[in-house]
Amino acid sequence: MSAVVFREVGVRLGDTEVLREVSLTLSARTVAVVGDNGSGKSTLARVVGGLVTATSGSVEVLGLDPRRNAADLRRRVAFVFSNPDTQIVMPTVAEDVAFSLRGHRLSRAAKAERVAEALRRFGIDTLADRSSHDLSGGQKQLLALCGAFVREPELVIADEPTAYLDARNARRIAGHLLDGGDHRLLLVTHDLDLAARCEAAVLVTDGRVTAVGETAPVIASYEESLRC
Ligand SMILES: Nc1ncnc2c1ncn2[C@@H]1O[C@H](COP(=O)(O)OP(=O)(O)OP(=O)(O)O)[C@@H](O)[C@H]1O
Repeated sequence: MSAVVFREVGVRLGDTEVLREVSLTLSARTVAVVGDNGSGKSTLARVVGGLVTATSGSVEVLGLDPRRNAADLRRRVAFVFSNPDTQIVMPTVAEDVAFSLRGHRLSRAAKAERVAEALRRFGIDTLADRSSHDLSGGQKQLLALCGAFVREPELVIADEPTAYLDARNARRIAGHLLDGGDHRLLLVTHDLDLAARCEAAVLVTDGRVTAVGETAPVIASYEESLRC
């Protein structure tokens, strides 16, 4: 099954036609989305995640129509944004990760075990009782990632997840996203070295998809456009 299928998708937000006639099929496990500022990358990712509804055309994500199966999709897809503050809601680190499991049919003990395992995996178990809002930027991003992964999503959508991080944390978080499990990844990024580590890529230019497929030629096509 292809993770994402767009057929002639258009998105209008206010007076702006943000995406136009986007058709693509994404089957690779890890896919980078690249392109200039304002080209429509985040909007494309948000359509995949069901946060923005297509104005025209049809969308299929993990075999589901995001409009009709929004709740189902929310259970199977997780978002990671560049600003982790938008995702942190609970007072302590452990509580915040546990909050991500609300609605999951697990016993209290199973939830506690899942949270503890996720905290260890992301290297923030020693911060479990700390105030989540007092963490450093990198620690907050690890917490946001931990909250996304604890739900064991099939698809992770990450929008500039390493934008504000130092080199060490950026590498660590990229490692979790790219190699940290059998989830699929849709990664919006301006970091072309990071994009190059994905199996496939999508180039968005002024609301249209102008290249899609194997990563190297898509990035080469983007770099070529930068020389113009
Ligand atoms: N809610 C909205 N209402 C109106 N226009 C919007 C809205 N959200 C985004 N846009 C416009 O859509 C266009 C694409 O925005 P989007 O955030 O998808 O681009 P992007 O490629 O992710 O950009 P960047 O790399 O700068 O983050 C921009 O012109 C933006 O101003």
